[in-house]
Amino acid sequence: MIEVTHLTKRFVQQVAVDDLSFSIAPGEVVGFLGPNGAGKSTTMKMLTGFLPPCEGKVSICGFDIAKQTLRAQRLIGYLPEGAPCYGDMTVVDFLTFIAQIRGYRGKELRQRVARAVALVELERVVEQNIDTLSKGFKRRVGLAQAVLHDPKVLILDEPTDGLDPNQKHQVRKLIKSLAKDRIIIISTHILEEVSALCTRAMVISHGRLLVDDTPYALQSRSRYHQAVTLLAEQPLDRQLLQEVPGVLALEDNPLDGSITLLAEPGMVIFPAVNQLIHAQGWQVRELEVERGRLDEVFRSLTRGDVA
Ligand SMILES: Nc1ncnc2c1ncn2[C@@H]1O[C@H](COP(=O)(O)OP(=O)(O)OP(=O)(O)O)[C@@H](O)[C@H]1O
Repeated sequence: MIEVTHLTKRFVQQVAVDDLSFSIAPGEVVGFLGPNGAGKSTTMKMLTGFLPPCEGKVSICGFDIAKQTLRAQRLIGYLPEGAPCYGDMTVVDFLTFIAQIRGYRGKELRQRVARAVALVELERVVEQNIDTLSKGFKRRVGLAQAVLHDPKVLILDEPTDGLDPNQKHQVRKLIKSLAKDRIIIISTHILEEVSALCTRAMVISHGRLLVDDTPYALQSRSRYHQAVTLLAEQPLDRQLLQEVPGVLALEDNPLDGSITLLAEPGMVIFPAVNQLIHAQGWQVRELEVERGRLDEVFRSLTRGDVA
């Protein structure tokens, strides 16, 4: 369990984290969302004991990060933002060094390094200096050191930043596979990552917690929740579409010529739209119902409008 109470960090010029309180249970994958400068990294640094808070308390599985720092940190794997330090070390030397710091020796050390290398697919660069790696590989070295000791809590600051689509997919798969019985916190700017990975989303802005809910609940705040998009072979009778019970408005999508029907809040319009299509004999090539658009919800939340 992670328990955070009244966590606050003030820098000279501003309050970066402003009275955050929350708790996270094992099995939860929490996505920290927020615009640049919202306070995500500062929060993560305080959760991991790398930055002391001005006020508030963090407890990691019962250990106070300020007073029982080492015991708490043993339970945490942390991927900070940016690239790992020690750029003049090879990947294998760096991971061996981290494993030694974590207290492993001999066969177990070698096994742990080999397992971490395999988990994030670093085999072909193990003998290369970290400085000479691409951004994506540097990120993966950071991930490897975070999972090396099989921690109960994983705190990952933008884990897929700089990765190509294949690597992103692979890292998401890895995070999912690690989720059972662990606590995972990731910060990300990639909203699809939140719906693909997270069981819970926390939106932070100006250091304050704006929303703490499931990704699905966040999506359902979107004006596109339950919207139906259809792409037809022929022009459709817009009047008939507009008259379907529960349809709020029609939106044209000029890029592909499709039409999106927005639903009134709380209404499900898909069955009625489908019925109309059949009754009219329209040739519809694509028909899609949406859960909602996280990017739109994110924008309206963090711009100060209430979604
Ligand atoms: N060491 C520091 N000294 C002074 N101000 C800082 C320091 N670290 C962070 N800040 C400020 O605190 C605020 C929060 O920064 P933080 O890095 O936590 O945001 P973030 O949500 O992680 O942003 P991003 O998405 O860009 O990574 C920012 O305005 C930043 O400039």
